[in-house]
Amino acid sequence: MVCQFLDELQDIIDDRIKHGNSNSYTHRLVSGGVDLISKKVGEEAVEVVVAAMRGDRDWVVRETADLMYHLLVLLRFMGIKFDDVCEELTNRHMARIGPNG
Ligand SMILES: N=c1c2ncn([C@@H]3O[C@H](COP(=O)(O)OP(=O)(O)OP(=O)(O)O)[C@@H](O)[C@H]3O)c2ncn1[C@@H]1O[C@H](COP(=O)(O)O)[C@@H](O)[C@H]1O
Repeated sequence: MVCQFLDELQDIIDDRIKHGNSNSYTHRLVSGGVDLISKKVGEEAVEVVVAAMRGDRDWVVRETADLMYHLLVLLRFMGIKFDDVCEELTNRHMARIGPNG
């Protein structure tokens, strides 16, 4: 189990993309399209790097949560599920270890 809440968060994001109002940060974010969402993903990734280079574990956790959320919004906006990413990682692993493990 990586994060049980991830599935639920994807569903909430889907709902906000379709039915959100101005109170929803997600809805405001997706109204800026792929350019704005991608810009935010880039910013949050840089913030993870800065926090890591300062050696601040708690800060890294908070910035990684920001990054994961924005990444999920980007994926769902493009019709991609986190399961698709998981499948890609699994395929890479299987290709590396070969059929006999
Ligand atoms: N997990 C998150 C989440 N993480 C980070 N953020 C927002 O991402 C933004 C982070 O951007 P910055 O750090 O640059 O701060 P900012 O200056 O306020 O951002 P900008 O206005 O410049 O974009 C903040 O506004 C955070 O509130 C999130 N917004 C929403 N969620 C979840 O998404 C779901 C739907 O939320 P709503 O769309 O708000 O209903 C709920 O489960 C929320 O908990």
